[in-house]
Amino acid sequence: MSYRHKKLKEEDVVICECKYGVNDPETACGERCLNVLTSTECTLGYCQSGENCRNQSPNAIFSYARHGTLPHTQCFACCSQRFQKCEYAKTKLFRTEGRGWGLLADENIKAGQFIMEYCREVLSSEATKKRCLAYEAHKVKDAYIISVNVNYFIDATKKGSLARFINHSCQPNCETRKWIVLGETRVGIFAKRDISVRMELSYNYNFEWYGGAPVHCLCGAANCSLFLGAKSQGFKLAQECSHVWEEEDNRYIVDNLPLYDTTDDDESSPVISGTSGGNEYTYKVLNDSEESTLKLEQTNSKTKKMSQPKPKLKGYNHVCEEGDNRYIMDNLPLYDTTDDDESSPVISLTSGGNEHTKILNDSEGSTFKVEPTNSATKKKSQRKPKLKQLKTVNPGWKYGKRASETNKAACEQCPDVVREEMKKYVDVKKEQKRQALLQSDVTNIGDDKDEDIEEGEATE
Ligand SMILES: C[S@@+](CC[C@H](N)C(=O)[O-])C[C@H]1O[C@@H](n2cnc3c(N)ncnc32)[C@H](O)[C@@H]1O
Repeated sequence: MSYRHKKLKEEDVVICECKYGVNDPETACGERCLNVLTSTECTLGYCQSGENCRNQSPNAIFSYARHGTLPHTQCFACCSQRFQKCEYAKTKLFRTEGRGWGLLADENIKAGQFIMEYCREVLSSEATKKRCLAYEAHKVKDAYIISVNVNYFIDATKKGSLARFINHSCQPNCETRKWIVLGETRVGIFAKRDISVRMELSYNYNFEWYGGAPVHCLCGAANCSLFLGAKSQGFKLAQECSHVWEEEDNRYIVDNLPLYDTTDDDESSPVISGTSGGNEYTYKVLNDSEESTLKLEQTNSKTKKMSQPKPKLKGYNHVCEEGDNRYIMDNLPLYDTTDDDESSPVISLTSGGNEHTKILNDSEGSTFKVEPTNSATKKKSQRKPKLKQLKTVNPGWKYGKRASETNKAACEQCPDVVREEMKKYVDVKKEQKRQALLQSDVTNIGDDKDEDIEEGEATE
């Protein structure tokens, strides 16, 4: 069973207590915002900070980061990015050596920056287990499943955002983080450190591996754990998913392991090229021993045709789901060395509000062309969501009640220091409230000395 986005009910909107003050802009959903502290995006139309809310727009967040002081907790800097507007970092697909496709940074990325959402079909664990077995039976080599929580998984095998092309590294420069957005837990890829343009993006699959047969890791890091997802618990059902790697599982003896089959890969040096803004470029993949990731260097365009491997792609003509703006790609090239499809898959994507069509030109090797498309061709699912008007916040709504429940899962993801901060903040608020109530008691008694005030009334 897979599900679409659930419709957010008004009573489920988590509203923080921030209010924008002209003299103190920091009050508008900054580092102390209860939603920011619990990895929850404010909801457009409901946040009392209105357009000044910095827990929705990445541009606003980065202007804060540039002009203000960054908070001492990394959490605000790294988590206060936005899923809702799909404003992703610029990235580019490229062909790796032995690891299929990979994704590289197409701009300098700051530590903590939100790179993109990992999205596609959300499945129950039962459905995921069945799919795993089916993929294994169909000899699908690459694994694209990650977990949202114990009950739900995201399967980007057939369709998904570009995040599905991010490879594993035992010394990664990115990590996954869970955020609550419009009442749903969503998974984002965030930079663990500063990443320079043309560096390959990677995260550690170690604790999440729902792939087929164990795959020999080719990340090249000094601390490499040899297999993808070596520390993963998988589904904890080895009898059902015999391929799932489990801790202390001696079925997998290194010498007898079926390794990732690279025999079909082209031997030639992986060079990628493309055109960007009318300029032609070619990049050669270099091994960066210090970072254990791959770095690309601009090369002479003459080398392009000679050294470019012909991509072997299988086009998938999947259409985005109605009303789902997370799913930004129509046709995904699924790396498949057994299939030599001659057709040119077309990938549509949105970036910074502009729509492009990326055409992978087979005849010229892995050349990417970026062509702006007519907005009339925009699919319904790619339109911006309609925003609600700012509503008055229900006075009955108190953060401490529902938000703490809703955000429990997200809070568990937060580092201790953030939890501490949140606790201190809540304590201060409680104390302020208590003082205010005491003060009003004293005033009431002073005003009407004869009136009995029953205990408990004052705290209503
Ligand atoms: C989420 S996909 C990543 C994109 C994939 N390379 C592709 O071409 O579509 C995960 C798959 O990529 C390959 N892969 C990723 N990281 C790898 C690594 N460090 N070493 C070997 N293979 C890797 C494995 O086949 C794995 O199942």
